[in-house]
Amino acid sequence: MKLTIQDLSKTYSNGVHALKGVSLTINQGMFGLLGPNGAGKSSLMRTIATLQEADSGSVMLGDLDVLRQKEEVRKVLGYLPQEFGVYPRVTAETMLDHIASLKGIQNAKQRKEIVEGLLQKVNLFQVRKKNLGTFSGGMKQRFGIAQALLGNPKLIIVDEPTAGLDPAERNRFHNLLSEIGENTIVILSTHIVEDVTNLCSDMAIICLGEVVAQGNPNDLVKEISGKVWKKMIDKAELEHYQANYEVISTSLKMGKTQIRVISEEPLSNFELTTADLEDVYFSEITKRVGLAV
Ligand SMILES: Nc1ncnc2c1ncn2[C@@H]1O[C@H](COP(=O)(O)OP(=O)(O)OP(=O)(O)O)[C@@H](O)[C@H]1O
Repeated sequence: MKLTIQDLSKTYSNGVHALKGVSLTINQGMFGLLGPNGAGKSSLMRTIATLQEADSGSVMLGDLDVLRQKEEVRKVLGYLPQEFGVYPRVTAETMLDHIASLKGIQNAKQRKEIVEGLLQKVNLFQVRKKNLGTFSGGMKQRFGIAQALLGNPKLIIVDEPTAGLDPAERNRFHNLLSEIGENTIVILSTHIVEDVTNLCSDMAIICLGEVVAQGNPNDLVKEISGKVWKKMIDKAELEHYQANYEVISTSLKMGKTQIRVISEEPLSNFELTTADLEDVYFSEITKRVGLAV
């Protein structure tokens, strides 16, 4: 089973052209969709999740026409939206049981088994009797994954799941996602490059509503390896370097500014550095929306 998106476009009523002919083929496993804020990731995820209409294009999940056979798609879809609201005064167990019955799992005994199994899987079994309002951000996200997994979905969409999580919770969440990715299509939409580096064997970068790069993360890194140079500069010199070099990113190192530059030719006074996925990401984004300073 694969998800095939072809030439998908969407313009909102306020005139924002959020998706401009997006085409992607997504196979089983973890697929990373990377892009800055406003790139169109959520618009794409909501369309695939049957929650909003596209203007043109097609989305096929195996033989299912996602844009038309919405009910059928919803039966095999698990979705963790960017803003996952929970009822604060309801326990994790009661809420999951309720969502399970909404998803059509009628038999109470079977439902109990499924709910307990999922709470164990996401490591919330011990706190199943606690109200969701007392959960930390990471616990809420793990609960969100438990509800997305109800009904053994074939396609799971998680929209910016690690924003706001502390490193330990993010790690736990990564481990959970990588277990799920083995026999399902999981789309992880994020602006955090490290999430994709850690988890995904296939990815795309989206910017201003367009796919600007796609493939295996290692292959994308190979394409720029040997061409990324770094240098420490004074912040005041940045404009000069931007005018003369292809500066893809800047970062602070112990109060000084480090720039990273792409160049096919060796650059004197720069140090050749190991390219990584952030360099791929920033080179694509900076070309289109300018340097983030
Ligand atoms: N319902 C809407 N009505 C009008 N414009 C919208 C709507 N939803 C999104 N947009 C606009 O469409 C563009 C793409 O937004 P989208 O939320 O898809 O991007 P994103 O990559 O998910 O960004 P973020 O990470 O900030 O959520 C943005 O310019 C946004 O302001």
